[in-house]
Amino acid sequence: MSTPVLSTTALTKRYGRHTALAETTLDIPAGRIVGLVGPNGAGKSTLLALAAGLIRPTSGHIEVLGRTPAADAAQLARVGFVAQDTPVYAGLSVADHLRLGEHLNPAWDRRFAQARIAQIGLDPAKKAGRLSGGQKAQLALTLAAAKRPELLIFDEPVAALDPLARRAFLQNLMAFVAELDISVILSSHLIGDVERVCDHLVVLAESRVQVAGEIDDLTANHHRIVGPRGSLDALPDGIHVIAADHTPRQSTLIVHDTTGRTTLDGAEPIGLEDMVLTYLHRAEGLTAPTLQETRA
Ligand SMILES: Nc1ncnc2c1ncn2[C@@H]1O[C@H](COP(=O)(O)OP(=O)(O)OP(=O)(O)O)[C@@H](O)[C@H]1O
Repeated sequence: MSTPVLSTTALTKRYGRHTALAETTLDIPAGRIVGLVGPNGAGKSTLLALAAGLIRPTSGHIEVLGRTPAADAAQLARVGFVAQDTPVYAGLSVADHLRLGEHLNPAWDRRFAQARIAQIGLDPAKKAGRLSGGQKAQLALTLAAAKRPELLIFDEPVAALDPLARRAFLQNLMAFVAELDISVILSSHLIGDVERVCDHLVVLAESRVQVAGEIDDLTANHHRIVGPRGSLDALPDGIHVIAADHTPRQSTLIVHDTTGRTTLDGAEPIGLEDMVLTYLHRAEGLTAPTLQETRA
């Protein structure tokens, strides 16, 4: 098996007495577009900053592409990181950014960068400060990809973009991944976007991973089951109840079939968004609204 793109064991980051990330153990295979979702303050940026080597763990272990993040110049060159708010230099032109990128990165792919800038339709002479939010995001994406990293990390790349710019950015991202054969980890609040572009999902809430895996497996193995009250009390081994709701006559469960192959009477699929929301509500100790809607 190839080296995981991100591997963590009991990874913990505290800021003073506040725990931003707690005891996180993850193994993410290479060659995926990974979506990291979770509410504000869940610890997404913290995990991404740890992976980029911008901050150090308080305890636990993290490896990116089999090595300690930012261990040396060679490791730094293997990872492209775009922080929140797509940082570009307002006073520099698009062409200046490409020259700077070339100067700073030994493996810089000039032809790729120029071709992408032309394809997006960016004027090389235009100052980055005069670009729209979408154009800045496209420039930051081009700069990160032209480094020819093995892993691209984006912290909420589309948060500030309108729906059309978001769609264009994500299409461009998918084209990069196919063309350059790289892994991507991106955080987002938009589950629809994650479902469209990602093949692997990590749900983070309350500083902890709630669920992680290939999106196809997760959607295939999470079900809603409705049955007479009491009929769902004894479930087969490997069926984990994520949320339960009971009326005097009926029970409704959201379950995760960790065996991946149990046949459950009355089970119906739930979509990715409902699945994510169920985990987020559970993390907050709330009842999932999806269950309320199915009440008789
Ligand atoms: N430098 C810091 N000093 C102190 N606390 C911090 C620092 N950075 C993050 N935190 C805290 O750690 C927690 C996790 O923050 P983080 O930015 O990782 O969350 P997030 O999931 O990325 O949130 P958002 O979706 O709002 O960007 C939050 O409670 C935040 O206030």
